[in-house]
Amino acid sequence: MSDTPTILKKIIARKREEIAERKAQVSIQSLEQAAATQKPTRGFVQAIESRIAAGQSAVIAEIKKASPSKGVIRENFVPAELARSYERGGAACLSVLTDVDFFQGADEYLVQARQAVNLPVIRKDFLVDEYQLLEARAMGADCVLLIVAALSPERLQTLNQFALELGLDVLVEVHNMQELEQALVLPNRLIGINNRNLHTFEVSLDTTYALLDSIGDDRIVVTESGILAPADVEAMRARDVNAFLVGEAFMRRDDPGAALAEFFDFKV
Ligand SMILES: O=C(O)c1ccccc1NCC(=O)[C@H](O)[C@H](O)COP(=O)(O)O
Repeated sequence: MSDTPTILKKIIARKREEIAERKAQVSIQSLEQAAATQKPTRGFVQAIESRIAAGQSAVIAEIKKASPSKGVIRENFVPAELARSYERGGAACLSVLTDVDFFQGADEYLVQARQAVNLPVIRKDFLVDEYQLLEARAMGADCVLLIVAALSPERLQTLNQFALELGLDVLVEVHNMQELEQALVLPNRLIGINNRNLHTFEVSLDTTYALLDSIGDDRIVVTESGILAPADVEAMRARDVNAFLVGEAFMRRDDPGAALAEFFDFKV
């Protein structure tokens, strides 16, 4: 990362403080015990693969109260109800933001959402330490996000390996060609392309279009952020992008699951 202060750097700096605070409260040993007592994960990658194999879009529907770019997105925020709505609407998986300071998320939201449905769930957070991966497994997450822009190549490899050893799936997220090259060193099936520049907040679907041709058929591309209308879905599908991570556009609707079904033309 360059020296210019950006939102991503601010988030990561705060995240490191938060990790130190959490380590002082809950020991690694007790997290390991909690992780060991969790049931096997629900199969995040598998849920996406089976939708795509059936010729459908695979939608990762996000539970997101607020964001640094938009402030509060949804006032009426009950994670279990939102999860059930998304399941009814045809989501393949859920994404739950657990970051407290910038997204008004909570670990408890992930637990509540997952308990309410049968869908696999990703812990959406800024993960830079093994401790957070143990937390993710201990709270019941099925998948974690690793953001290439937030990690050195060595740390990316180490954290990816550790997550896989814990039984978690990993969505590895990129924004540009340099990051994509690092991501493709990993054996992971899912490559997330985030259309939101995490340094400037600018959103452009061209980010996905620009990287697509450099990704082989052995991977599944998940286009993330800025899917705002059914036309965006159509444009992606026309380029053979079949996996989507969508938050704000659904969260702003009274019934997020109905919005999902409408965007993807799912019969519910
Ligand atoms: O959403 C933000 O403002 C944001 C700012 C800085 C870093 C990350 C941010 N969002 C995380 C995400 O990647 C999105 O929540 C996710 O892709 C869904 O995006 P959207 O459909 O645009 O809500």
